[in-house]
Amino acid sequence: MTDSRKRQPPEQATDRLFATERKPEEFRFDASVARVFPDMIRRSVPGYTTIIPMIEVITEQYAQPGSHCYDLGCSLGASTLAMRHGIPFADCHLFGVDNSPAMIERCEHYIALDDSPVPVTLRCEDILDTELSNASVTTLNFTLQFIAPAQRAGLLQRIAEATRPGGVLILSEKLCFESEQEQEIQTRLHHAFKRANGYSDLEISQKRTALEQVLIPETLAQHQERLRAAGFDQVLLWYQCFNFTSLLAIKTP
Ligand SMILES: Nc1ncnc2c1ncn2[C@@H]1O[C@H](C[S@+](CC[C@H]([NH3+])C(=O)[O-])CC(=O)[O-])[C@@H](O)[C@H]1O
Ligand SMILES: O=C(O)C(=O)Cc1ccccc1
Repeated sequence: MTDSRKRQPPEQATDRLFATERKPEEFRFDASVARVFPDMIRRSVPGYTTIIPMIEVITEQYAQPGSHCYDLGCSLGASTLAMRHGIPFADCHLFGVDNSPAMIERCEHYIALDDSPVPVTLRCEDILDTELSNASVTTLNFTLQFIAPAQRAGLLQRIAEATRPGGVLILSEKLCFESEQEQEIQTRLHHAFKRANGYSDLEISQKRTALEQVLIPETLAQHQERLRAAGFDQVLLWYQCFNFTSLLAIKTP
C-alpha cells in the first residue's frame, strides 16, 4: 500500500444498525460497528464529547517522564489520541489495547494520520491479558462495563500495581442506581438524549436488548469501593451526565 493511501482516514458512516427490525443477537464490536462507531458513541453516550478533551487535560497533569500510558479498550483511538496530545514528554510510550480486530485495524489509520511525537503501540489483545508496567496514566473510557463483573477487581488490582506513585486511572462508565426511582429517571433522560440525537424508539429498544448481557453497569459506590480496595488512595468523581460518569483514581505520590 502506498503511503498516501495509508494516510486516508477510514470512511465514516451514520449508525443505522438497529433502525430496522432484526433478530435479537448480542452486541459485538465487529466490522459493522467499527464503521459507524464515532457516530454511534457520540449520539449514544451523554458527555462523551466533553470527556474526550478532558482526558487530554487530565493526562497532561499526571503523565510522568519515562513512563508508560495505557488506553484499555481504545476502539478507534479517540481516547488514545487525547492522551497522546496531553503527554508532555517525548520519552513516554503510549499503548492502545483492544481485542476487536476491526477496531484496531481502523485505529491504526487514525494514529498514522496524527503526527504528534509520542510513540504509540497498538495491541490487538484482551485487556485481561495485556502486560502493564511503569504506568503513570491509564484510561478505561467505557470499557470496564464490558468485562465480566467477576474479572473486574483483578484487572483494577493489576492496573493499581502497575501504576507509579502519583499516577492515575481515568475510569468512565455507564452507571446503574440503587434507587429504582433514580434508575427510572436517569434511564428516561438517557433515552431522551438518544431520541434528541435522531435515534427512533425501535433503535433504542433493539440496542438495549442487544446490550443486556454484554454491558453490565454497576453503581457509583461499587466503583468507588472497588477502586480503593484495588490500591488507589483517592477516588474523585470529575464528571457525570445522567447515567454516565467518569472517575479519577489516584495513587498518592
Ligand atoms: N476484554 C477486552 N479486551 C480488550 N478490549 C475490549 C475488551 N472488551 C471490550 N473491549 C473493547 O472496549 C471498547 C469499548 S468502547 C471504548 C471507547 C473508547 N475508549 C473511546 O474513548 O472512544 C465503549 C463503548 O462502545 O461504549 C470496544 O472497542 C471493545 O472492543
Ligand atoms: O447506546 C447505549 O445505550 C449505551 O449505553 C452506550 C454504548 C455506546 C456504544 C456502544 C455500546 C454502548
